[in-house]
Amino acid sequence: MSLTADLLIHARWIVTVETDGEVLADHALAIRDGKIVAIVPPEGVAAVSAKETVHLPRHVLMPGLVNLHCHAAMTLLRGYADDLALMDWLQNHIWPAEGKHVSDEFVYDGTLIGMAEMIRSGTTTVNDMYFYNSAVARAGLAAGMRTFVGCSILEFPTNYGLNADDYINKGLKERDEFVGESMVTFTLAPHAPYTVSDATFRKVVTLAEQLDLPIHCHIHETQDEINGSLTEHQVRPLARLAALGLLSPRLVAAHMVHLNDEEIALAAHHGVSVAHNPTSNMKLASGIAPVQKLLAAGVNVGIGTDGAASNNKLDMLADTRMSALLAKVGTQDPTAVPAATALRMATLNGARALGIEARTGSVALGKDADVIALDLGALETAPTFDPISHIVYAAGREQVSHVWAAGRALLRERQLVTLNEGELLGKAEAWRLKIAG
Ligand SMILES: CSC[C@H]1O[C@@H](n2cnc3c(O)ncnc32)[C@H](O)[C@@H]1O
Ligand SMILES: [Zn+2]
Repeated sequence: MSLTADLLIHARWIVTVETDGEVLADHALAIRDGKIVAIVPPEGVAAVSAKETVHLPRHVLMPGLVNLHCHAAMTLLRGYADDLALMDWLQNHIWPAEGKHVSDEFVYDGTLIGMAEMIRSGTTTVNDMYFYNSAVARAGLAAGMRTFVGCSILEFPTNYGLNADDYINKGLKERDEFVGESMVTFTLAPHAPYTVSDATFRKVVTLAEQLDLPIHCHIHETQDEINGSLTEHQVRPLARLAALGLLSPRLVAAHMVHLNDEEIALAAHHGVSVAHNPTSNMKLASGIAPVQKLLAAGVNVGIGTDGAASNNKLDMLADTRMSALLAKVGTQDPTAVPAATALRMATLNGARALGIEARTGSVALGKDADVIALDLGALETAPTFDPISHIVYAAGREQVSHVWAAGRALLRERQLVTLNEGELLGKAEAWRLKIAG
């Protein structure tokens, strides 16, 4: 039987992430109208006629990575304030700098730079949270990434908003500009339990239900956050949020570092997804999240980079590796978070957290073609016994050769297709001059 396709990608290996450990040798992926229409065994390729054919003889083809927690525009503050704890970093360095510099232009330029870095490290979906939401959405459309635009909500004023109602109103108005854009989804992003009131959290829950929106919030990031909540509210943050109705399958809880067994059970009971940010949590010395226990309890855990001001990379391959390693050292159990689990966290679990697992997150018939290729022919990944082991433990972002999102090429032979590297370098330098004064 013959098949027509827009694009046929032949790969040495395809890692589907449909079932842990599944590796298809010498298969090809047929893509039509941005979707995967066939996964073709070697004996079937002669029957496929494609407008474009790509041969990847040393490569592994796999689902695009899902960055489940990011502030892409903060690339412009990369290396601005290092080696500090979260609240010192935020209150004494980052928030003052954001107060001086954040604008629509800052967010657009910074997000584009962040997206270029993410594309070059194999990320096709980003769950972002920042200010000037339409600038984030425009950057997502220009880059071609699947973009979740978190409308930040805080009680205090910033350059973008005056108070919680103002952030919400502006966010929803900006959302209207992008109705019908299949690659852009708006979410509600109350910043954290220590910056958002009970009344605002209640409003967020009501709006999210009315408009069917995901919610994205920093939760239980540090021990200080929990101590502060006990003083102010006489209850730990997660219990407060549970009482306010925030815990549900629409919630992506970023960090979740400090959790007791009761809180893990509570998250599982409500179907909350967790965005694990191992590098940011290590760099800010926030702690080690109990990922192994969360997974064992049935919680859906994905992986995020957080912003480049606390990571300092937007490299999902690095954070996937770190997720596996940190789980082992945290539990003193080498079997904790094996490679296939880490890979699932970075792909399918991220998609599930965002409610798009039917569209992306694995290589499967009918899904959107969000796929990436890594060249495993390099010395650094030779020999290859198991491509999944190399993806997680040995390969680096420099081995990401090709990226497609919804079948559109974003990276070819490591060259950006949708974005101009030279232009972005110029923008980064102009912002450095401005920020450094
Ligand atoms: C309202 S989202 C943007 C807001 O969050 C700040 N931020 C960046 N990283 C973190 C983090 O790890 N925990 C808490 N807040 C963070 C960022 O600087 C923006 O002000
Ligand atoms: Zn964050």
